[in-house]
Amino acid sequence: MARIELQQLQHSYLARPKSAADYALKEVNHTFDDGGAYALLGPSGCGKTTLLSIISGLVTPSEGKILFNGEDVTERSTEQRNIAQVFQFPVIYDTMTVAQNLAFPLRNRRLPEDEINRRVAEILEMIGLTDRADRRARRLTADQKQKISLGRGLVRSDVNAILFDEPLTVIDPHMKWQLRSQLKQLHRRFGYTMVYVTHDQTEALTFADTVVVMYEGQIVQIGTPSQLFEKPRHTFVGYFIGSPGMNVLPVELDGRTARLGGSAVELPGSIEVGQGSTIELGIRPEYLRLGREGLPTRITKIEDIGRRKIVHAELEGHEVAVIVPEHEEIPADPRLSFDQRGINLYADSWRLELEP
Ligand SMILES: Nc1ncnc2c1ncn2[C@@H]1O[C@H](COP(=O)(O)OP(=O)(O)OP(=O)(O)O)[C@@H](O)[C@H]1O
Repeated sequence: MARIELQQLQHSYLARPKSAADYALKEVNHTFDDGGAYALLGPSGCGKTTLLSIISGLVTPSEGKILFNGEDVTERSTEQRNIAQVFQFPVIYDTMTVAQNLAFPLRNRRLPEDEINRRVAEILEMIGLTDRADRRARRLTADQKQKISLGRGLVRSDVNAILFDEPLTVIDPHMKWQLRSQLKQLHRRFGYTMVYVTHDQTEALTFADTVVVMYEGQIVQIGTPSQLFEKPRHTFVGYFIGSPGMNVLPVELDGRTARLGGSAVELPGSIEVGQGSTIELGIRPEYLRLGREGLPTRITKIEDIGRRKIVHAELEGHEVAVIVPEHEEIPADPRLSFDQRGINLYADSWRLELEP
């Protein structure tokens, strides 16, 4: 497996890009550690597939370099890079059996037959197709075919990295969960370098140790699931991760106080910010409390989602979401308080580090 370094990568699909908007990928510098499990997470069109294709060698970046274990591979083909890939839709040989499909990448490499049989049996078990090993792939469902694709991606142990591009899209929800956990186990057992593209936060947060969040061609944060939750570096990360996402309120700073209309929120610290920046306070619905103390508010909607409720309330003309445990009472004349541990401040969408 390999350490993968991205150095000052940029990519535009246009021959003569003129402005930043012409770039599908703005400057990216990042190292994927050898043996790490990473997710590239972001909305449609943010550049995830472009970045993955640059790693695999399907796309040559307009600018910058890509290194595997310190060696420049920017001009090398996918095959020369020795990468396994699993795409959104099945890529298999219809006329071969399930087992032959899995064995194919190993036979190509001329592995001993007993080792091939052992690896194929292991993967068949993992994808739950042992009893269909000798069936022609053509006769399987789309879901089963995609499992073969996944298996083919995992069957070789000598690759530099395994890249997944939304591989579970066609898999049914129950199996999705199962395959995701198996991928994670496999990662723990064999220490593959894995990069997994998805726009689904649950998929990213359960699969990866490190999540790379992308937005409009840029990496906006790289972190563990808990870092992304507690300290979103950009307001986009706050919105995109969490259900519902972080509340973001326009405020004015006054020392250790943030002013929102006539309401004041005490901050966990202070900071000097230059004139002209747009300042926002971010707080996740989990860190707001509805009770008898705090700022006057008005409830607009309550959604009951099992063990907790999502309460929508209005504060100084802005809508906020509050998570309330199922059995907690909401007073008739509720007030809203902010848990300081959950307060983040932003200038022009980027997080500020407060001085305690
Ligand atoms: N082959 C191409 N030619 C021209 N533009 C492209 C090409 N591939 C992608 N783009 C553009 O580059 C931008 C990033 O696309 P990319 O497919 O990398 O995003 P993504 O995050 O993977 O989105 P999705 O989840 O929808 O695949 C988009 O604006 C897209 O329209």
